[in-house]
Amino acid sequence: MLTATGVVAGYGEHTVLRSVDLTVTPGRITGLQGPSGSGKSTLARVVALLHPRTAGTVTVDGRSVTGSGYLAPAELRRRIGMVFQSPRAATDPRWTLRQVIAEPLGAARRSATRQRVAELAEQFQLTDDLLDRYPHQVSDGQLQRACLARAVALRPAYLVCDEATAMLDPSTTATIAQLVRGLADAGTGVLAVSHDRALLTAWADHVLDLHDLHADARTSWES
Ligand SMILES: Nc1ncnc2c1ncn2[C@@H]1O[C@H](COP(=O)(O)OP(=O)(O)OP(=O)(O)O)[C@@H](O)[C@H]1O
Repeated sequence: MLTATGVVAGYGEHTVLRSVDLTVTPGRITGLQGPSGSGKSTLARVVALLHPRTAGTVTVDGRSVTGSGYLAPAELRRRIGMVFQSPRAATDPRWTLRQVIAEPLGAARRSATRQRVAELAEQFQLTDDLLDRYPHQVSDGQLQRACLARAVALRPAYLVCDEATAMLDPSTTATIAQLVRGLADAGTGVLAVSHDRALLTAWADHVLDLHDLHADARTSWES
């Protein structure tokens, strides 16, 4: 399991998460909703080990993580993939989709890398023709599929999707949701962040509200 316990985090003086608990379970899609600005992306980045916490713990399959970003142990960082809202902001415009997908795998010309890219291309429905194009030559949905392939290239145990379909039309959203469902069915633990309640209800196995994950909200239920 990927867990956050008593996580406090924010930006300088601005505390966004005030003692938050969250568990992401292998093989399930955990939906996370909440109003704009409530801290969903911040929590997503904390559990993906990309954003520092000022208190609390994050554990990956029972191992407590020290630090975040490059300070977190590499073997734990590799266990969590992340997909962001804007595939264009998340890719280098000078790289082909093939290079984008191969990036976590190391030298693109190695045969093991070529083989893994071919597997990922098939899994995420990216033809050879698409793999040789640059981001400006493909649609948002095709580029997001490449970002999804890159995020799971090293076979992470967990995947964090932060508003990964927010820029896509309904049919492309459905394709991405289905591909992520396939990953969950194969055992990946998924955290799906969205402000779209209807989407999360259809997509996730269960939906949590960020407000309810705060210790002060839990105390008010319990009292
Ligand atoms: N890099 C940053 N520096 C300073 N403040 C930030 C930064 N990123 C986010 N914030 C602030 O932290 C708070 C939570 O932002 P966050 O993006 O986590 O919320 P969110 O629930 O994901 O919002 P949205 O649904 O609009 O994406 C907001 O008040 C936001 O302005």
